[in-house]
Amino acid sequence: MMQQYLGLKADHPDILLFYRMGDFYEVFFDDARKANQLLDITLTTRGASNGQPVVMAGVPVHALESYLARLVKLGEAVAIAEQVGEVGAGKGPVERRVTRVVTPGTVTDSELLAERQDTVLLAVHASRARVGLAWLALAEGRLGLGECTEAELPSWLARLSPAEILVSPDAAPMAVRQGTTSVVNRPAWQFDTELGLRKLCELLGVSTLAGFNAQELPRAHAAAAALVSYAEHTSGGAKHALGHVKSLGVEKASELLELPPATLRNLELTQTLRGEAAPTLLSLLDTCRTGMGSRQLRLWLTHPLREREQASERHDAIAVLAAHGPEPLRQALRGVSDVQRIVARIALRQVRPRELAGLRDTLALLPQLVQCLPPNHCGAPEPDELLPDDGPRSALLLRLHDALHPDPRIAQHLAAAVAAEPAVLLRDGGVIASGFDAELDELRAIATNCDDFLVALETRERERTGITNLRVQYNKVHGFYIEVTSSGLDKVPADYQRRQTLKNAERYITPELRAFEDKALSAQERSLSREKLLWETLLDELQSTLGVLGELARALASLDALCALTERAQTLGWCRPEFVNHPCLDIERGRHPVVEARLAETGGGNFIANDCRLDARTRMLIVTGPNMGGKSTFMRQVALIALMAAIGSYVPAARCRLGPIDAIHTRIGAADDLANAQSTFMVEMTEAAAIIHSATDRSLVLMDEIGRGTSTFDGLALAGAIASHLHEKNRSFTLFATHYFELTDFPTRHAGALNMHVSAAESGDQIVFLHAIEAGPASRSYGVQVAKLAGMPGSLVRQARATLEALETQQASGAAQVDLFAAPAAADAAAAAAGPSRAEAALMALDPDQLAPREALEALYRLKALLPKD
Ligand SMILES: Nc1ncnc2c1ncn2[C@@H]1O[C@H](COP(=O)(O)OP(=O)(O)OP(=O)(O)O)[C@@H](O)[C@H]1O
Repeated sequence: MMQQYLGLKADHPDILLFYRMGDFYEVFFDDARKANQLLDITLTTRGASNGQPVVMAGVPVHALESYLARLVKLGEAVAIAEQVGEVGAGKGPVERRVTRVVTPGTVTDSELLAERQDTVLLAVHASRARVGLAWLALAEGRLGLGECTEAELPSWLARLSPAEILVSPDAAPMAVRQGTTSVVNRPAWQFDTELGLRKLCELLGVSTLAGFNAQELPRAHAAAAALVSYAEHTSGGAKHALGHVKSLGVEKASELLELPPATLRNLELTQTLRGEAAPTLLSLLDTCRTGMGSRQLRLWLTHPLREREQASERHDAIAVLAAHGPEPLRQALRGVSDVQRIVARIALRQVRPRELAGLRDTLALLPQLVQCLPPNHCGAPEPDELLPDDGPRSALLLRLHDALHPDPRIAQHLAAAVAAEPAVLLRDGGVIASGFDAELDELRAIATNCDDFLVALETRERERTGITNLRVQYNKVHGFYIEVTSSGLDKVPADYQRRQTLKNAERYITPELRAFEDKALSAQERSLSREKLLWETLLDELQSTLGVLGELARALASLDALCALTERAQTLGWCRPEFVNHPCLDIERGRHPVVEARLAETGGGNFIANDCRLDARTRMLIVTGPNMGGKSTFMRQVALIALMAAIGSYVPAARCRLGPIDAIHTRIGAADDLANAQSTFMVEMTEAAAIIHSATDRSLVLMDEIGRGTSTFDGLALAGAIASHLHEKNRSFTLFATHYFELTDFPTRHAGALNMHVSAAESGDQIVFLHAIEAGPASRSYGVQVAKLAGMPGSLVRQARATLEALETQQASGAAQVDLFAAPAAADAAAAAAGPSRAEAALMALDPDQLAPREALEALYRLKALLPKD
């Protein structure tokens, strides 16, 4: 048995192998130690293998799914070896085979999947400074490709949020290795461009990927080769495993509104800073009725487009739904099953009977659901039909409406085939509806109506033979028989064959009874295998409907997400944003949706709405004011409003006009990255540097208290320089919150900047936060008052206040102001006038593609020598 185990283990060296032994799955050796740590199951030792005691641990068969769920959550993969041979069929242990491999990125069991979040498997292939990506949400049938630079990779990882990443050991980028997602090494040969292209074409049934705009992505094709092989491998090597993947999405970073990882984190879009799911923007938006809707909304939120056409279409749809009232539709959506995942599970042939019943019920519900669409959107108009002008129309809703009409034969077929309330498992029987298959009906009738048949036969035979005491009976040894006592023997017809002779009676069998016997004795068994056959046939037939059902699933998901956004807009009093083509960020009475909801929930008072106006002339606001005044809230709300508009949602404001935006950059708070040995200040500067390098005049930049992680002078000097750079070079829309009062001078010499402050009122030595944003600089910081509010001892507060007064007096009598902002410009100008340095000129003359490694090294020495010596 150990030999058999080790043979199986050799095929799955890197993952846990659960080995079925009776009522347990056992794990051995290192797997047992790992399972003991991860699952806290008891280690035992038994016997010996190669002279060493066998260390083992086990989980009961009935608890398998819950253990798997825990392991998958921890990023572990598990291979499950079942007994497939017959017990006692040959010498040695029963044959076992790995029948299932469960990995974090390829799970499709509904018990192991998060209902409201996709599980994504990603393959990454780096080659010559660029990275190809291919990803698959197996349970949703979503396949995507993309290429980026190594520097952009962290953003892609944050956006795609994979559960498992496949790499070739010699081409794995650092960003993947450093992350926390589980990484699986796959053989280098699997990352092959040609192979990938072929596999993708095969999968999608096309001869070229040009139709998907995916022909020219060689690195992504290489990643896709490994991705598809792995997905097939973990589904038991089944070719049809990806039958539900009917389309391919190509993602281009240049088409997306860029949300760097820091922004995803700081704006708390899908996770709070503490890593919780609520309260976040997504948790506020997501009032979807189905898991599909929630997953769709999450995708919209993490993949906003720069092009505003799609968002406008969603705004149109929300306007129409709002005018009509989304509630009837939302009510109907309650009855909708997770069609998307059911479709995937049909393709994988893992679908459960109740899931098909759910699909059947959903299809039956569609006509009613379509009736709940707003007027003008219930029936597809004929091309030449003139529609009555009874309200606005949404192109998006009309398209969704069209996808809500799958071929009615699918619904009819499922209604006829699947039992009204099928058993949980196929092996229990009672899954196929009665009336669907005559043979199955007969088998079931035999099994359940055995007695009726025998009584009927007895009556019939008595009449036919005239033997009044003839009896039809059954015993275990002889099976069914007709018993005739001695008195009736002379009337026994010729077709009765003697089976047994007793003292006073004879027992017979007839061809009819023999046939019945054959049927009855195996009826139960045969009815189960007939059901199995019918079920498999049904699944075969459904394979051709996966495309249509996939589209239906997408339409239902979008409809649900739109209804949720409509409901939110109505309940929370949001407005439709307006898109314009000139630089503009004009928000009237904007609110922070999540903080506002929290205040409402906790009875913490009203949220104070604030305006924000930025345009071609005013591109920067320097925001000052007391701690706790609401600076961070204000800045975040502006970013959230811009993002919400971009995903097609209404926004928490009285009015909102937005020009084009290509990115939202944020530098907020200070998170130590101790794991990567970076100090608070280092993180702060790295993030700020990334913004300085990438923000454009179409980007929105939030800078919250930059420079506070170092000494006052360093911090002030850096904050001034960064503000200058953003104002002069990046020319981004910038909200710059600071406690450095020196920076309130900035707008006097920078025409594109304005001072704003959050207001507070003082009464005695108390402070009241008014949270209103007003023009002009703040008068003071109130840090000491806030410390008092926070419960600092009175003596400490008094000491701090005295020191503060002394410092202020000292500063008032201090020396002339240093020019915080001019220096860099002067230095730059001088440098520009002098032309390139010798080292720069030599560097420009180099062509790296033409250099042999040795020449490159020599060039490097020459360049070093050209540098100024000091
Ligand atoms: N517009 C508002 N209306 C009502 N309450 C608000 C508003 N803005 C902020 N608040 C409340 O004030 C609290 C503090 O706000 P915030 O963190 O934005 O202050 P801050 O000025 O950035 O403080 P610090 O300088 O200490 O970081 C928030 O948690 C919220 O409860």
